[in-house]
Amino acid sequence: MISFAKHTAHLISWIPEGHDEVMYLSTQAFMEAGKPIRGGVPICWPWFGSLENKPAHGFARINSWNTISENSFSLPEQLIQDEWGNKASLVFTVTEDGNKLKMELTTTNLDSSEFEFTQALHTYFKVSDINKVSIKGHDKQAYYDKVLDDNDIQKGTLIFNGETDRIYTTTASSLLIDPGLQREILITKKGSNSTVIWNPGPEKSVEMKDMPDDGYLTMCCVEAANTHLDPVTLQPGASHTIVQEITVSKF
Ligand SMILES: O=P(O)(O)OC[C@H]1O[C@H](O)[C@H](O)[C@@H](O)[C@@H]1O
Repeated sequence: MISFAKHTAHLISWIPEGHDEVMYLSTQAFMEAGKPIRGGVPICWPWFGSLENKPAHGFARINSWNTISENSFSLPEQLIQDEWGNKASLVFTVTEDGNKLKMELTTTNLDSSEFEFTQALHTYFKVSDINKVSIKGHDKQAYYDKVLDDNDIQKGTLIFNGETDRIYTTTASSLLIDPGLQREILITKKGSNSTVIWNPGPEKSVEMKDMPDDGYLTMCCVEAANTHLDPVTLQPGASHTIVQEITVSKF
């Protein structure tokens, strides 16, 4: 079963039949218009990260969307033009199939000149204990470490040891292994050459008003993205779709 926050395309819960909740949603999340929701799948668009005097991660995650059908939404085109200055359409569609969830975000250039954008499906996964989970799939891949402001290469399996904020340059899948919840989550994607892996760690968790002090212990983000390292350029009339597919298995 999938649930969305009211008037938005923000998925806040996914409970596949026979499984437990897959998404993390902070017990202190702000569930009000104009504020981002700490959990589920915020849609970062048309920029990922911060821009001076603009909302962090873009305006798509803090505005109302139109409903196309039960699991499909569009961001009003007038809002896009007013907030961004470019003519574009943005459609988000979610499909559930047993233990699989597919999320697709399509941007179409309705303008007469090309534009560039960045984005992320900023998925928050619920985990048993951040100190016990691991992520496979990124061995030997290059990443930008935002915490250290440095570039590095992943060695083996990723384990969390304090604040983690990395952009892996990759099209590969990630496998989140959670011994406490006895499940594996396979995260595959298309149309994305950046995978962002984020956990705020204890200090940042205390600083965030919309997360309990120990909130970092039970969440981790694995985000299909196009960041500043792989922005998308769209010609007039062209479309781009970023897809993130999640498969949950018990062990
Ligand atoms: O607090 P937010 O604006 O929701 O951002 C939460 C996080 O999003 C991404 O994962 C970024 O890589 C992080 O640097 C950022 O802290």
